[in-house]
Amino acid sequence: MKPALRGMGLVLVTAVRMSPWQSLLCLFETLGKVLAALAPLFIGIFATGALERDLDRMVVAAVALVGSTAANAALQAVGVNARVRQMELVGHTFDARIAELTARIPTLDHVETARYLDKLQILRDNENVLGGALNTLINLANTLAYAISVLLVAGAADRRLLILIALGSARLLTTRWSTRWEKDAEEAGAAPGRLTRHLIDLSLSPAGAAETRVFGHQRELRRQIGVAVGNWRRPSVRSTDRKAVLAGGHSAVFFATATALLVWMTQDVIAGTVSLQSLVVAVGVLQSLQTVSSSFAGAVVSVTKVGRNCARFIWLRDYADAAAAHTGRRQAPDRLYDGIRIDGLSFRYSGARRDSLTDITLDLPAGAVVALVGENGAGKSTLVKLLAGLYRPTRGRVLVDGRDLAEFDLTAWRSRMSAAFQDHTRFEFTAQRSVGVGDLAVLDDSERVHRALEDGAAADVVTALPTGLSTQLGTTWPGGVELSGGQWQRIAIARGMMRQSPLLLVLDEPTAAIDAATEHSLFERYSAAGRHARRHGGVTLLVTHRFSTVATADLVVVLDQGRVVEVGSHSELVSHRGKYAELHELQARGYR
Ligand SMILES: Nc1ncnc2c1ncn2[C@@H]1O[C@H](COP(=O)(O)OP(=O)(O)OP(=O)(O)O)[C@@H](O)[C@H]1O
Repeated sequence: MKPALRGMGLVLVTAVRMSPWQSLLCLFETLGKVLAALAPLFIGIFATGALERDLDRMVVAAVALVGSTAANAALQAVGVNARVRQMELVGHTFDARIAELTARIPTLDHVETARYLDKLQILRDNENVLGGALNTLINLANTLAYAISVLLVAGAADRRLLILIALGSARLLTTRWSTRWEKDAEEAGAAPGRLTRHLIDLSLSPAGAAETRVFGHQRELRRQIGVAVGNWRRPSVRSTDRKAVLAGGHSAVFFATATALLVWMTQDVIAGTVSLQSLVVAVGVLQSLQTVSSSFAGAVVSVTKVGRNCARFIWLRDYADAAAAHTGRRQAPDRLYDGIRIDGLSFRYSGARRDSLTDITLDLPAGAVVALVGENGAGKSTLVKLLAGLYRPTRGRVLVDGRDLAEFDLTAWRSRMSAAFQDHTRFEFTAQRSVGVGDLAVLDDSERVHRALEDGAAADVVTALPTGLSTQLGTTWPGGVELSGGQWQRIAIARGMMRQSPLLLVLDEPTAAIDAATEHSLFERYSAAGRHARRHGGVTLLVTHRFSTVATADLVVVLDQGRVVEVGSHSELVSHRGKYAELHELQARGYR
């Protein structure tokens, strides 16, 4: 089945599952539409009764007209209420599903590729369309019911009205163009839409706001936002203009034909070949026919749009499922015996011209504290993310005690590792929780959090806070306190220390925001903390671009332009007099 249909089916099933009764009540509106379509018929009967002075007929017609109008109003009220509630329910469900699916994808490749981001941008731009999918489907059902009823009434009044029906149907054929214009506009606006958000974020985020002011970039940023918004919205405005011209042209042809038909029917009434009732019904039905044709065309365009977004949702779901299925089922071991081996591994980012890592073969022995050093851009963070299973190797493997990481359930593997990433997150919670999220099972255990703060050399950060662990972090929250870049980083390191005995503990540039003078002692602290993991064969990986501070590590690995150039202990590498010795000496001299 086509993804659009599968998606729309999913919307309906979701609505019925969430509230079967409310879904049923939505159909009341459709019933009301059928009654509304009968109004011209009752008016025609009433007019003929008046002409023939037939009071009974007039009373029956008037009662039917008033009764059907009142019933329609009641049915509409119930139906619309149910529809709005269902729309919200279904809308929230799909919003939550999109967020959940995006988060479920176990690797990071997708968030760095333009094609994926553009599709996601369109989905986000159209979140309300997906939320309103049910609304659109109900509208289609209403329009369909109304159209059939109007057609029956019109056909019974005079066959010539079928010409107008044919004209109305011609409008449907033109929806193919409207749909194509809309789709093209959505796709053309996706990348500029993303750029607009990025520029707006830049101008609003505290870091971006500071830099734009220092460099006097505000005016230029405003100009760029203006251009980006123009590029984002222009395709959509152009598509709306074209659709309006098409609709206007159609209405002009429709009403010109209708006028000619009415003149023709009036002549027949005067000649006595057509009843007055038919003419009255025809006049009443004319407006309805025009409404039917335009709302039908609108409904078809909306349903197609919903279909496209449903198809995108299905694409995201299939993508997330395929990505989840791609991870293996093997559970992480309780402890490591041999360690982690990187075997002939190369990695190239999607769309990049060259590998970021080339043919890496390396042993990270169980229980060792390993320092991964290299200059900026050497490939350290990329290697760390490959070890965490956040990327898949382009070639080669990561072996955990001889088992390929690709065979592991990545969620299980990650539950046995811990990390403080270079691009860490500032969790603006209480200090307790900001550290505690490193191990959700003991999130609120202050003793554990204190220990993690000690291991991460961050206890003084919390001691200085007005209410210690219960202090809210982040000044954008009531009573919140702001931390410095280095303090945030130490909170992130403490978070990385929350899990006990991880099989792999990664501290990626843990001292980048900390002055070089204290870095050496901090590394010793982290190494000591990493040695807790030794009992379970856990590997501690300290990543840095500073060569002068890793002497305490059991093993030093030097990366250069994506390749391992040296491996050994600090003293071995110093006596080897290679790159490590050169840069270590150079940097150590700088800090003296
Ligand atoms: N998302 C990405 N897409 C494409 N290329 C990337 C991406 N991230 C990093 N790279 C490239 O991969 C190479 C290695 O980057 P990486 O971040 O791993 O280096 P690093 O050693 O951690 O550097 P630093 O010390 O500056 O953090 C660099 O050439 C970088 O330009």
